[in-house]
Amino acid sequence: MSFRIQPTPAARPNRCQLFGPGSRTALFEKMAASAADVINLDLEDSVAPSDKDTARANIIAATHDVDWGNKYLSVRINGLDTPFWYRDVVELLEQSSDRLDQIMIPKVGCAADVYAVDALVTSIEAAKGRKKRISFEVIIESAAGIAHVEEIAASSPRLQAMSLGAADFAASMGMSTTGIGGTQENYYMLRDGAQYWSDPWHWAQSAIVAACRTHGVLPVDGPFGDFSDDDGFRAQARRSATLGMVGKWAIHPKQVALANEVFTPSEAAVAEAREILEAMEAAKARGEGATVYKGRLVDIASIKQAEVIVRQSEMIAG
Ligand SMILES: CC(C)(COP(=O)(O)OP(=O)(O)OC[C@H]1O[C@@H](n2cnc3c(N)ncnc32)[C@H](O)[C@@H]1OP(=O)(O)O)[C@@H](O)C(=O)NCCC(=O)NCCSC(=O)C[C@H](O)C(=O)O
Ligand SMILES: [Mg+2]
Repeated sequence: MSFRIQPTPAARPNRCQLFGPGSRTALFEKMAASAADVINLDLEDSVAPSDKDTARANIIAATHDVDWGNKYLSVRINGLDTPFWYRDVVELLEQSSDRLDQIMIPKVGCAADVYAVDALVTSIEAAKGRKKRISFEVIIESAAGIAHVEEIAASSPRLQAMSLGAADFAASMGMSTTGIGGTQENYYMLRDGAQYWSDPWHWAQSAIVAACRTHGVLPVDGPFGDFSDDDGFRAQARRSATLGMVGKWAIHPKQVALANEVFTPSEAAVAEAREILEAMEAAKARGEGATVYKGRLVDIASIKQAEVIVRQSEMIAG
């Protein structure tokens, strides 16, 4: 470990973030009743430009009127390249109830983007005497975003989470696909005439995880567009969890249970992690730093791996 200790991210469950357009008020109660840990009410790309003002008013009203229970309530504002974002921030911070937890900033390309929103939020919080400090989540979904991912992860103490937005990311990178996440037909290796599909999102996800873990931010996988493909969602989510991400977006309610299933450590995984910790305790008592568990090596690093799983399960259990 470096002399600088790796910071711990916010201790709250973030297995599933359920999205819904701010213009579809009929969905709000359903979102609140869902099993998602985080609710993302959207002012950005799922809302038509002509509906932005109405959607903003809907969301502000919903912070007062809807019972969001124990959900972490996040609102995705418009990008900093639009004429909408400043009004999103001003009206949300001036008019929403204290139930608002987070602002999600899309298409962040550099740390200064977050700085600009932070300056505005900080000023309004002070002016209005808001008691709860709003947190931020950013979406990495452009070439600039991924190129500057580490400075973005370090950009603000408000930053709690960072997602990969596969659709805008693919567009910005000039990727030859219209798919949102998952296997891409033309991204394969060929051997002896057989095709082996590879994962085009892997490196961006890994870069996000590394930046997030360095700066104590929760790394999250974004949307999986084909909500009729449960197995495809599961496969994508399992890869993300294996790489260190803590959760995934749901763009349809049927994806919520899938995300919760993948990002909740199974009883078997938790039991095995506890057994590894016990095996290492016994090894320590014998003065050993390594031992054998089920025929494989476990050592001091295995303690940290096992602790990740146990901590995650305890945090979800509350
Ligand atoms: C995708 C949808 C437009 C589908 O809506 P709909 O046609 O109404 O779906 P269904 O008929 O299958 O709905 C079945 C029931 O579920 C309710 N429902 C639908 N959506 C939601 C929701 N988001 N939350 C809660 N409940 C929902 C319906 O009302 C039906 O209920 P009932 O009649 O009682 O059975 C729609 O799901 C939708 O709008 N999804 C969210 C879209 C969104 O927010 N997109 C933005 C995030 S993705 C993105 O931005 C890309 C990213 O930035 C990137 O770059 O990668
Ligand atoms: Mg996007």
